[in-house]
Amino acid sequence: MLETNRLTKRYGDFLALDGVTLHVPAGQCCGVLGPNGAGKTTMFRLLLGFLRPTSGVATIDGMDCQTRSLDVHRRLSYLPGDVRLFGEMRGREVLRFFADVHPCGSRVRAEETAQRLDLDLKRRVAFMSTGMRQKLGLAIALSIDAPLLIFDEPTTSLDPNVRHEVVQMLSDAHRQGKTVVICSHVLSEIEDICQRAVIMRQGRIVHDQDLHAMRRRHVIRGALTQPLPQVPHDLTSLIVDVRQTPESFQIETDGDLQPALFWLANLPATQIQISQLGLRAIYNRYHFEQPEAVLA
Ligand SMILES: Nc1ncnc2c1ncn2[C@@H]1O[C@H](COP(=O)(O)OP(=O)(O)OP(=O)(O)O)[C@@H](O)[C@H]1O
Repeated sequence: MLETNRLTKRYGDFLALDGVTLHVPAGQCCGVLGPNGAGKTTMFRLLLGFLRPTSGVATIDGMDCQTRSLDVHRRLSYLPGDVRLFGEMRGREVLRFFADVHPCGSRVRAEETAQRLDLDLKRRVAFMSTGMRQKLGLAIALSIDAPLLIFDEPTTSLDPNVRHEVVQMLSDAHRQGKTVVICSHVLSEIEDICQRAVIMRQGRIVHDQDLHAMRRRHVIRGALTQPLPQVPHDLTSLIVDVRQTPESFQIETDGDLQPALFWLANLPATQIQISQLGLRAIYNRYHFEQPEAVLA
């Protein structure tokens, strides 16, 4: 559905996107993560054809995002990170404008979505709060019945209840078979909605994580009364990392924990805690390390 091949964007001497190759198959929900300035929005703008790549190619449904941007736009719904709408218009007028302009738009759906987000459509955009403008952008983007959704930080400025509602609506869209690409700094949202998380840093993809596989990974921590024994041979593929100090240990596992439970229960340890590895731990590894070290 969505493909980039060595996609590169320079702003003058500055390399904002550095040879990104990404394939998001139809029906997948993919999160794009990364610190500020990592190149996420630049990649989205290249996919929309708003920017011209320095080199490389981006395609959606096999169509070049540069040369066939109009056809590409008909197949997607895009929520930009900075929603800018016509200040003089009332919410309802803005919704109707976009519903009429987009071939997959619908006035009824747009108003239903706005109602679900608890948005007052009588208010002029200029007098809306930041969160209200975000809701209006979401009502437009979520009501467009396109096969691909590209949402840049969809829950920025929203209160927790509306955030929850938006997460539900994006999950519903995915369940209906749409391809969803979301950029967010809220890791729990990516964990809740996505099947996959791509981590970007300094214009490059530094990690591509299958979230289903991540949910099978656990961290076991505890206090040691004696040094840890050797990991039994039959558990070496399950126990992927072991770290210990004289007082404590941390073990990382990848796979069904059941075969390791007997061994874990008999460790010379107290205060044993088992938790899922989680996206935060994975994200931190790539946020704090040098990209070269990460890729090595
Ligand atoms: N028009 C521009 N001219 C020069 N540099 C730019 C321009 N647009 C973006 N940049 C730079 O390119 C880099 C990537 O920006 P981008 O907006 O893609 O990051 P991002 O990952 O979306 O960040 P954030 O999470 O803060 O939204 C940043 O260093 C930014 O300053």
